[in-house]
Amino acid sequence: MSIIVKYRGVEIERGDKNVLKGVTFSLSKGEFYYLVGRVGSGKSSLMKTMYADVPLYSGDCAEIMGFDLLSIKKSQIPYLRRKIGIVFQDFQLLQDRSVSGNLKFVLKATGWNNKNDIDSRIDEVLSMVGMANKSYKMPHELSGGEQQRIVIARALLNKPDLILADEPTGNLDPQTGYQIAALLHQLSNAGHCVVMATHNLQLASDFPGKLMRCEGKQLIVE
Ligand SMILES: Nc1ncnc2c1ncn2[C@@H]1O[C@H](COP(=O)(O)OP(=O)(O)OP(=O)(O)O)[C@@H](O)[C@H]1O
Repeated sequence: MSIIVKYRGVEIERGDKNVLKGVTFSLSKGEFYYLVGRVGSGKSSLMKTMYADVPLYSGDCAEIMGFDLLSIKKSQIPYLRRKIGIVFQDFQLLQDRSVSGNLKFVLKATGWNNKNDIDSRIDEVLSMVGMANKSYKMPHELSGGEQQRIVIARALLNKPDLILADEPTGNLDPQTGYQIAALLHQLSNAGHCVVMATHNLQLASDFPGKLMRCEGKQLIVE
């Protein structure tokens, strides 16, 4: 199994506050990880370190897909982020354009310029999330669960090895949340590494995965 993220003895700080100490874990392709812990325990902060939104200053090792987070340069950060699909709980679709407009926007921003390639990649990701016939819809015409599927489709555009989902079911009713968790779990079966922060521990009994818990400023890996 190939390891794509490796942290050893990493300190995670927000401002001058130490959020997590001695963080040690690794993540592998094709695995599904739950990230749990109380409100404010550091789940989002940990995820943000992985895409260099929260910088890391000290630790023995913090490597992610060929990048060293302890010494990454600003100019490298966009290239790291292209390898990571990010899904938040608030959907953050651009409201002024259609589903395909939202997806096209990301592809163009990440260097795609052949119209046929763009159109076929959009068709591919929309069918992966069960939304093949919704490309012309405006975000406000979609339900919360459908919008979250589009956000997942957007996260998949550049075929990321790693998908980080921060409470992706937080704003959804239980049944829709369950379907979104099922979809993310399928993506791990298809070879992506998926990390999902959640307060819903019921999901962990429905979809197998490894548990990582933020507790008392430590990351406990079970
Ligand atoms: N931008 C920031 N500046 C300073 N401190 C912050 C910032 N963002 C978060 N924190 C602090 O860092 C700690 C960890 O917050 P974080 O958002 O990582 O927790 P969390 O486990 O994701 O919580 P939640 O379940 O609410 O999403 C909290 O004490 C929080 O107040």
